[in-house]
This record gives sequence, structure tokens and C-alpha cells, in this order.
Amino acid sequence: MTPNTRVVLSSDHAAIALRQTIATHISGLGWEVEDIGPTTPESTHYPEHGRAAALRVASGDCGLGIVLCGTGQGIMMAANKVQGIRCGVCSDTFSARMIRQHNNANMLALGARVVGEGLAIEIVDAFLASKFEGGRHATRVDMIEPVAGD
Ligand SMILES: O=C(CO)[C@H](O)[C@H](O)COP(=O)(O)O
Repeated sequence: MTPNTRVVLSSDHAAIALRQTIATHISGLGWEVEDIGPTTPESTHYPEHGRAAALRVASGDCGLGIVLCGTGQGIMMAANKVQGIRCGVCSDTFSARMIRQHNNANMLALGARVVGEGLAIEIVDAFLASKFEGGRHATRVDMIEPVAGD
């Protein structure tokens, strides 16, 4: 099967410039980019943007997603509420590699108020270049299931 090389990007107002820089960068690497905004700097709500990007990945329309907000945390939480999404927030390249290799993450979250542009690009590169290793990690990823709280 041909891998889906389409990557969806979204952010809130805190990360527009970094998101656009990443879009240009990965497009230059040959990835097909779906940048779903926003493009204007008005204050907006990260849950909406996290969900919108996650739905594009969960539907199979995009193979991977990259979402950004001030810390990366809120938009990661929102993305992970969509069934089938495994999104990790990363501030280092080791974690970006591991969330693909061990956790089969299909989305990466970044904090534009946490990491600078150079590091963010390296994190994105590490994420996109890494592949799920399967094996014992597949068993564990399959165990990540929603459960009702008490
Ligand atoms: O990081 C975020 C969520 O995790 C948001 O980007 C942040 O909370 C937005 O803050 P503000 O409205 O003050 O710009």
C-alpha cells in the first residue's frame, strides 16, 4: 500500500508563524501539506483546531498531523480525544523519534512558546523520519483503550 504522505497542520493563535514555517519546511521535503489554519492572529480556541486536525487523520484523509498551541499541551489533549489518535507533545528530538517508533503516534504536538524555530524543525524532522517498530510495542499500543472513570 502506498503510504499516505499528506500531513495536516493546525494551531491556535499562539503558533501561527511557527506552523507556517513548519508547513513550508515539510513541503520542501516532499510531504503534501494540508494547512487548515487559522491564518489571522485573533485569539482562538485550541480544542477546535486540535479536533479538526485529528479528524483529518482519524478519517485517513491525512497520514499524520502536526498541531501547535502555546505549550502544545492543550491541543494535544484535544487531539487525543478523537478515536484512533495518538498524539504526543515533544520538546526534544529523542521523544519525537520514540513516539513514532514505540507509540505509533500519528500526531505530533508542539508548543510555540516552549521551543524555538530551529529546535521545532528538528523535532518535526525526527518525527517524520521515524517509523513504528511494531512487535512488543504493537501489543502495548493495542492496550491503549478508553475506559470509563469511577
Ligand atoms: O498553550 C495553549 C493551550 O495549551 C494556548 O495556546 C494558550 O493557553 C493560549 O493562551 P492565550 O489565550 O493567553 O494566548
